[in-house]
Parts: sequence; C-alpha cells; structure tokens
Amino acid sequence: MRVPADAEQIIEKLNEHGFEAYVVGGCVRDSLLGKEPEDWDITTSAKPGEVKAIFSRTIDTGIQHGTVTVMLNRQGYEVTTYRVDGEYEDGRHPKSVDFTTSLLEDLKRRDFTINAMAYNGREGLVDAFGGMEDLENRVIRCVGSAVNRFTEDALRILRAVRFSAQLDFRIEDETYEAISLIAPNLEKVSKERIATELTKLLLSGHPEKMKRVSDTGASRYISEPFFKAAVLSKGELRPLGCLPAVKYMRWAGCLRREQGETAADILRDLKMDCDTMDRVKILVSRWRTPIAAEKPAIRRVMNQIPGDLFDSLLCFQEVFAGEVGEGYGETLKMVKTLAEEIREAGDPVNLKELAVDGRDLMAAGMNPGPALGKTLNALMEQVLERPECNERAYLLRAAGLKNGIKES
Ligand SMILES: Nc1ccn([C@@H]2O[C@H](COP(=O)(O)OP(=O)(O)OP(=O)(O)O)[C@@H](O)[C@H]2O)c(=O)n1
Repeated sequence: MRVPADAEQIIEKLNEHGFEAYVVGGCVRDSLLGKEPEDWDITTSAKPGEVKAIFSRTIDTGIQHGTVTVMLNRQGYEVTTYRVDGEYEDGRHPKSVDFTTSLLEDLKRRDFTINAMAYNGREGLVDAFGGMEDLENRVIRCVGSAVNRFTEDALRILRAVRFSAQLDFRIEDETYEAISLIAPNLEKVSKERIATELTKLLLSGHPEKMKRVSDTGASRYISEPFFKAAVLSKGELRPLGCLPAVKYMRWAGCLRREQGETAADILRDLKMDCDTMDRVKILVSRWRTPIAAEKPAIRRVMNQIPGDLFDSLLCFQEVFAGEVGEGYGETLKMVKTLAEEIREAGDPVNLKELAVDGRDLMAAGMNPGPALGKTLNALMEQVLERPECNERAYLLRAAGLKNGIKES
C-alpha cells in the first residue's frame, strides 16, 4: 500500500516516542480498492495530550473524542487515540469515549469489516475481521454482531446501504436482517446526519439502491414525507445515475413527481442547505414543462431561472425526456442548438443586460415607484422577443419617454 510521505512521517514519529500508529478505516479500504483516498486517518496508542506534545502544529478538532489534527505541509491528518465508544453523535465521533491500549479493540468497534483494517510499513496490513476477503467478494458485513454495531449507531444502517451503492457491493445476510430489527433507532438520529448519508447514496454510482432503505422498512424511521414523495421504484430510480453527480440534480431526480414547494418542504425537514433546496424547487417545478424550440421561448426560460440552472434544467429534461412528453427528446436537441446560438449572439436575457435601467427611466422623466419596475419588465419582455430592440433610444421611446432627456 502506498501511504503518503506525510502520513508515514507522523506514524514514524509516534513510533520513535514509543507509540503504535497505523493508517486506518476508509483510506485503507479505498487504497486496497485502487482508489485515491480523500483523507488519511491515523489511529494510535498515544493519548491526545501525548500526540500534541510530539508535533509542533496541532489543532484540537475533536479532543473530547480522542482526535487531534496534526498539520504537516499545510495538510491536516486526524490522529485518533485507540478507542472503544458508545453512541455516535456525528459521522465520525462518539458522544462518549473510552480509550483502550489495543488496536484490535479499536478495530472491533468499527462498523464494517472493510472499514476495520489498519496498515503501517512495519507490520503491513492488520486485517483481523476478514475485511480483505469481503472486499474481494464485494460484501458489506458488520464487524462481529450486526445488531450490536447498529445499536451503537443506527446511522450505520444507512452507511451500509450507502457503501453498497458506492462500491456496488451486496449486504451480507446477517447485516441485512439486523437493519430491519434496529431501524426504529434511526428515529433518534439527527436529520443532518441522515441527509448527509442520503446525499452520498444519491451521488453514488447506484442511486437506485435507495430502494433498499424502503425494502428493509428503515424508511419509516427516517423521513416519512421524503419516502412517500420519492420516486422509489427501481426502474424509475435508475435514470438518476445518468444525471451528473451533483447534489441538487440527484435530489431533484428523486423528488421529481412532487410539486416544487412540497419538495422544498421535505428538504427543509431534512435540514438541507438553502441553496440545494432552492435549486431542487426550481428543477422539480419546471422540468415537466416542455420548452418550445423557438428562441423567444428559450430566452424567456433563461430569464426566469438563475443562469447556471438553465443547463441543469436541459440536462434534467434530457434524462427524463420520455416523462416530459412523447418525442420531446428531439425538441430538446433543437432547444440546445438554439440556446447555443442565443449565447453566442450574446442576446440579453436578464435585466442587467437591458440597455436601460431604472436610473435611465427616471432621468427621462419617470417617477420612482412600482410603475418603474413594471416598465422595466415590459421592456425586458420586448427584448426577449426581439433582442435587436435592446437599444437605449428605442427602449426609452417604447416606454413612452422622450429620448435624450438624460443628456440635456
Ligand atoms: N458510524 C461510524 C462512522 C465511522 N466509523 C469508522 O470510522 C471510519 C471513518 O469514518 P468516515 O470518515 O465517516 O467514513 P469513511 O469510511 O472514511 O468513508 P467516507 O469518507 O466515504 O464517509 C470508518 O471507516 C469506520 O471505521 C464507524 O465505525 N462508524
């Protein structure tokens, strides 16, 4: 396994001071799968205070959970003391923590065999629970008793489905059975943690595995409104994988049968960020409406939604073209070509690009107030229809104002 030089250095330094240290968890799993790990976590026999005494630059990112971040070459490495923990309170950290002096004890309390391997240059791979075999057989299996692992942290139920979707692994029988049994505990897990897992699942290569969550009955304890609204039939979920792996696109795909407002409410309940919520709302409320293959109609849509969302909308409609209407795929091709031409020509599609603004109208004699906004919108409407009208003198005349007052 190729461990980055910085992580090696941290392990060696801990060794020099008489402590054990290994890279552990997701980074070991991903390396063995030939993927580049996002971050390298280190587990050690050193207590947080001892870690801090050894390294010159550290941050107390989770000292109460035994985690100290060691900074090396502007990169942060989470160094966590061997621990055996109780309930989890967020994705990585338990509420309470008991330290242990044994690597095996630490590995034993981890969720899945594929996540319970450690490695260092001296000892090689430490794989006490058959993680490597499960990686080879493409299996998600809890370490030891699945009931116990899920009882320690019910979010692990969703993690099991999420890893099976990310890696395209099957869930081993005992683990699968324990899901239904412990699922009621999901009711106590915070919405934020749940939403993070659901997002990872939706962004995975197999978002259709979301169906697993309802098959096991776990959906009932997560978000009734979401699972009621979500398109969950396997065939209908599969196209989600054709959408770009962009958070709001995948959520919108899953909630596409809903009204925009309802979709937003569901996401609000899951404590989703506002930007995602707004984008999902726009996509969900607009995607079923076909766009006519005519430039004014296209410019109007460009005017109505934020710039970067226009392409997302077309992409979304492309994936679900059959659901928009028969033959819509062909129309969409023309829409795309015309949209390209609109952009190349630099046609004005929003108020900022209009050749007059509120100040121009006031300088030409208009009083401030709602009428001014209405006039600007009416002028915009004209320009969306005929972009060649986007000329100051023409627009002022069209607004019923005398041209040139501003200059005089
Ligand atoms: N509820 C949890 C969360 C984490 N872990 C352990 O902590 C490691 C790191 O957790 P995390 O960073 O959340 O997951 P990764 O496995 O690294 O995967 P990803 O980064 O894709 O979430 C996991 O590999 C696993 O050993 C666990 O046992 N139970």
